[in-house]
Amino acid sequence: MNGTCELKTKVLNRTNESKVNNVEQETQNGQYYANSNVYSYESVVKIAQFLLDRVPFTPKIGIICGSGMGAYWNKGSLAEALQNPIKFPYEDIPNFPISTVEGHAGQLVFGYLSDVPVMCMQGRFHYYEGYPLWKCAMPVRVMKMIGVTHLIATNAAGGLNKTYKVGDIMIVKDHINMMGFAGNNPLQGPNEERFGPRFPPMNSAYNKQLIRKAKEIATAEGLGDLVHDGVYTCLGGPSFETVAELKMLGMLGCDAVGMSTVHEVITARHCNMTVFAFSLITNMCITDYDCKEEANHCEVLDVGKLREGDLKHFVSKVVEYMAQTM
Ligand SMILES: O=P(O)(O)O[C@@H]1C[C@H](O)[C@@H](CO)O1
Ligand SMILES: Nc1nc2[nH]cnc2c(=O)[nH]1
Repeated sequence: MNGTCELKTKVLNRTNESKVNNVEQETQNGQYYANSNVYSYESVVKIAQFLLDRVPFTPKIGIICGSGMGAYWNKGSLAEALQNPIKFPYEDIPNFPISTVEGHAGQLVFGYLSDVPVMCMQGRFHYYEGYPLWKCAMPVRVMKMIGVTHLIATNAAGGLNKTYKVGDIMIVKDHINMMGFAGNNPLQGPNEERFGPRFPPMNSAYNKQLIRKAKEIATAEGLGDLVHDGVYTCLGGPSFETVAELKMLGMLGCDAVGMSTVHEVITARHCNMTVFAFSLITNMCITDYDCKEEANHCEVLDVGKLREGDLKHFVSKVVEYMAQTM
């Protein structure tokens, strides 16, 4: 899919960019650990309190918009669909990182979807932007402190499973924490028991009832042919994968490959949130050395735009169902 890339030039040099390196470094026992979670429990509470003081409702559902699904120019995107929105650009939230990637607007939006109060990360943080995993996933803890019990994590991903097509939706039934194989985990460092246990299980990370129901919803809404369930893996990026890497990931049982979500889900499960996640398949992974095509971010964003209506509708229905189960 090589259509017109609707990228707008985003000014990354925001005046508040210095905040990226200006996080309060309160740690357990007053010590600083080189690779620890420098957002103490108290500093996460402070961020949550800043937001709660400015929003007249407390959402129980949090949504993370993947590439293209939260673009600021994309007025039809999921994030832009919230009713009565209250928006917080990341640079206005004390101690918050900022988004630097095209297709990630960089704001928290509180509002209503299907008359259900939600909060939405319109733009997430990625490892390749220079943020450690714990920082990429920190907003999930802010959600938890605000009162969110259910997380919907969305992403753009390359399809490895040969039965998938560009534009399909893959509900994540499991992940392979590829970066974790090398010891890189958002929970690395001293554990804060008030968030969760030292050794959280991950064998039921993705809520089975929600997966089942979401598939029913997709079928009922005429999206059944687009929807699969599969295994997602996250690599560090920003380079896309080589043919050999993709062949290996396919052999390992990965159905889709991306650069996010896994560390957010680990962090969410650590603090006992219920998780639902899906990938928009924005490109098919190239596993043929003779193929002349190349993966590119424009295509990723274009497919996000192409599917924005379906995704909005699908997520609204999932939110509606979640709210009934709470
Ligand atoms: O934030 P997500 O995981 O949706 O973004 C994917 C991975 C890279 O950030 C980007 C590559 O085009 O899309
Ligand atoms: N790692 C990775 N991330 C993606 N995000 C969207 N497409 C891709 C892809 O092919 N590979």
